[in-house]
Amino acid sequence: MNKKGILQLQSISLYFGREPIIQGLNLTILPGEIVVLMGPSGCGKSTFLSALCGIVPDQFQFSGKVLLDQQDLTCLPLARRKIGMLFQDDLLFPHMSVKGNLAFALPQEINRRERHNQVIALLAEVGMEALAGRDPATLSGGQRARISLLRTLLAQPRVLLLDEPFSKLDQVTRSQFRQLVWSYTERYQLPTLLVTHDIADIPDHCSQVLQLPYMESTSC
Ligand SMILES: Nc1ncnc2c1ncn2[C@@H]1O[C@H](COP(=O)(O)OP(=O)(O)OP(=O)(O)O)[C@@H](O)[C@H]1O
Repeated sequence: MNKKGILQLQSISLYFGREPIIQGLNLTILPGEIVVLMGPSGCGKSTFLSALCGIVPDQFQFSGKVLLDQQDLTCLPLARRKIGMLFQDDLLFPHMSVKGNLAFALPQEINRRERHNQVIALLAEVGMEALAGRDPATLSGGQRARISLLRTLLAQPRVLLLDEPFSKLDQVTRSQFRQLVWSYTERYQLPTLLVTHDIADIPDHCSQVLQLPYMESTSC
């Protein structure tokens, strides 16, 4: 589905005004490798993930390079970075069916029949093909999370950034969904950065846990 990739963060710094959130971070994430980012609420974890996508809110300053297989992504717009993101809220389009949501992620040049085939095949893999015509609002939290993951994967990302994607799920669903996410990061060899507050989210094969400090100027 996607090419293998090595993600390199070089001399990354992120400031909120004058306050450092991250200073001079150098990090390499190999294909299929998972690095976890933790830290107190409000310390800048989500902002850091956004900044890696090129979205830096006002009042924040970002510097450094984001490289994928030696290619500098920093100067590319979000759509060309091939970064897949999952959030705690699934962000499915409410006006589209499950199938419509998934097909939307596929490249424009793929014809209608092929779109259908790819979407149904992926749904079948997770035993959800019967839900293709459903309105996302009628799905359970776990089903929505899985559809959201599949939509992210259909866009053929080469990097995965996960911003607390398990946090709103109940314990059983959460555990199953974690396994599904790690099976895909392994299969597609995606370098992955996971933000979480819960050490139970950290997979056994996680290579590194980074801890961000408390940010003084925020009211967290
Ligand atoms: N666009 C913005 N403009 C100004 N301040 C912002 C903006 N976005 C976030 N902040 C502030 O920056 C700080 C970092 O926010 P961020 O969401 O990155 O933290 P976080 O570590 O992901 O928090 P949580 O663990 O609660 O999700 C917060 O205090 C937040 O209020």
